[in-house]
Amino acid sequence: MSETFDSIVIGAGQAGPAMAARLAATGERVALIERDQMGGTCVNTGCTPTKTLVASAHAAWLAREGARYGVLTGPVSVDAARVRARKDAVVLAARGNVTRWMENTAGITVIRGHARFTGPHTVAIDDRQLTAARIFVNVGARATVPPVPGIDTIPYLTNADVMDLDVVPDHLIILGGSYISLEFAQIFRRFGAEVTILEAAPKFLGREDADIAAQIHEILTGEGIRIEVGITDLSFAPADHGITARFRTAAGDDVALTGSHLLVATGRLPNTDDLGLEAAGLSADPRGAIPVNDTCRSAQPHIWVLGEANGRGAFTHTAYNDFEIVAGNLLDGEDRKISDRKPVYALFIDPPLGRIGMSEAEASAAGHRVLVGTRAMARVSRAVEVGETRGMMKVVFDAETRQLLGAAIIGFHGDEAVQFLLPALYQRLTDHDIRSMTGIHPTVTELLPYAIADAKEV
Ligand SMILES: Cc1cc2nc3c(=O)[nH]c(=O)nc-3n(C[C@H](O)[C@H](O)[C@H](O)COP(=O)(O)OP(=O)(O)OC[C@H]3O[C@@H](n4cnc5c(N)ncnc54)[C@H](O)[C@@H]3O)c2cc1C
Ligand SMILES: NC(=O)c1ccc[n+]([C@@H]2O[C@H](COP(=O)([O-])OP(=O)(O)OC[C@H]3O[C@@H](n4cnc5c(N)ncnc54)[C@H](O)[C@@H]3O)[C@@H](O)[C@H]2O)c1
Repeated sequence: MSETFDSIVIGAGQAGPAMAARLAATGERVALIERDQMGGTCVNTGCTPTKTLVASAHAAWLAREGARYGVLTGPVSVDAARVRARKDAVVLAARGNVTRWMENTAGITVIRGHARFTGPHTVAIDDRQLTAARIFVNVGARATVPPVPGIDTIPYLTNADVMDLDVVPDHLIILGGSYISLEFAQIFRRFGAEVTILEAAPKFLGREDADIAAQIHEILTGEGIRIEVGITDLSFAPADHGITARFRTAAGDDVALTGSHLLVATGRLPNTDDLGLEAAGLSADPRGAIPVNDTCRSAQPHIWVLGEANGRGAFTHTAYNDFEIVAGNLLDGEDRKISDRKPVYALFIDPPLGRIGMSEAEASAAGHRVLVGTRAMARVSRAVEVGETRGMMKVVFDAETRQLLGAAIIGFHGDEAVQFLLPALYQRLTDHDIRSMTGIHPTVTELLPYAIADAKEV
C-alpha cells in the first residue's frame, strides 16, 4: 500500500508535533509517525518525570530540614510507589495532551510504528509505504551503554527504566557524572539511598568552570553522595544482592563496591542507526547525528532534521527552537539560524545551576580578555532569608567591549534568575546598561547588577 502526503514527520518528540501542526494549518496533508510514546524523551523519560522526582526529593529534604525553620515533623520516610504514581500522573497528562493535539488536528494522520527510509522521498512503516515532497526527522536519542567488562552479566538501569522503579535502592551506583547522573544522584540520596557516582573523566563536570563545579561537588557531597572522579580499570560482576563494581581510584587504590542497583548515565546516541539513512542518500556522522546546515536542512534539501538527531543541541528548548527555525523560514518568510541561538541550560539539582552564554574558560579560550564578577549566595539576602545559602553567582564580560559573554548561578532560583541576563546576551548590553536596572527586593536577580559591579579582569 502506498500513500501520498505533502509532508512526513518522523518522531513525535519536542519538534515533530509542533512542525506537523504548523504544516497542517497551511492546509497540508501530514503524516506523523511515532514508534513509541507521544511526546518523546522529554515528556516520558526525561525532563518531565525527572522534575517531578526532583520535587518529591525536595519535599523529603525540606521535611528533614524542617527543624531549621522551626517546623517539627516526625520521622520522614519516602513511599517510592506514591512518588512514582505522582510522576506517572504528570507524565500521562502531558503525553495525553500531545496525543489529543495530534489526533484531533485536521490534516494530521498519526501512524504508530517504526519508520525507515526506503528512498529519498519514501518511508516505510511495516508494509505501509508513504511518499511526500518534504520529510522532517525528529527521532531524538537514546541512552548509550559503554562496553565496560562484565556489564552484560548484570542488571542495570538507564534513564528510561529507572522511571519504573518503585523501591528506593539501598545503594545506587551511577556510572557517569554529568547532568543525568547528578539529578538522579540527589533525587535518590534525598529518598534515602546510599549513592556513589563513578566518573571516568579526570575532572568533575569539566564543561563548567572549576569554581562552579566545586560548588556543585560540595552541595552533593555535603548531602552524603560519594563522587569518584578519574576512575580506571572498571569492571562489573553480579553480587548476592546486586552488583559489584571494581575500579581503581584517581589516587591509585583498588576498590570493590557493592550496590543494589546500577544506573548507566554515560551519554546519549541519536536514533539514526535504524532509520535507513542510506536509502535516503544520507549518512550519520561518527556521533550518530545527521549533519545539517544552519537552518536544519540535511544534505538532501527536502529533508530537515530537528532536535537531538542533528547533533546541534541536546535539550528540549533546542529541539523546539529547531522547529521555530524551520517553520519560520519555510512558512513565515523569516531568516532564522541555529547559530543565532545562545547556549542556555540548567542542571536541576537543588539548588539548581542556571547557565547562559559562555563560561569563563570558554570565553578565554575564544580569545576574549575577560572581566569576571562573583557573589556568594550567602551574600544574597533572599537566599539567607530562605535558608538556602549554598552556591554562587558568576558573570563574565568582555573587557574591551564590556558586553556580557555569559553567566552562571548555582544556587536558590539560579535556573530562573540567570535568565534575567538573556536579553543582555542577545542585545549585547554592557555592564553599565545592566547596572542601570533596578531589580525587585528581595530576589536573587536584584543582586546580579552588584556581582557585575564587582567584575574584575582575571
Ligand atoms: C533523564 C533526562 C532528563 C532531561 N532533562 C532535561 C531538562 O530538564 N531540560 C531539557 O531541556 N532537556 C532535558 N533532557 C533532554 C531532552 O529530553 C531531549 O533533549 C529532548 O527530548 C530531545 O527532543 P527530540 O525532539 O530531539 O527527541 P525525543 O524527545 O527523544 O523524541 C524523538 C521521538 O522519535 C521517536 N522515534 C525515534 N526513531 C523513530 C523511528 N524510526 N520511527 C518513528 N519514531 C521514532 C522516539 O520514539 C521519540 O518519541 C533530559 C533528558 C533525559 C534523558
Ligand atoms: N537538566 C537538563 O537539561 C538535562 C538533564 C539530563 C539530561 N540532559 C541531556 O541529556 C544528555 C545526556 O546526559 P548524560 O548525563 O547521560 O551524558 P553526558 O554526555 O552529559 O555525560 C556523560 C558522562 O559519562 C561519563 N562517562 C562516559 N563513559 C563512561 C564510563 N565508561 N565510565 C564512567 N564514566 C563515563 C563522561 O565522562 C561524562 O561525564 C545531555 O547532553 C543533556 O543535554 C539534560
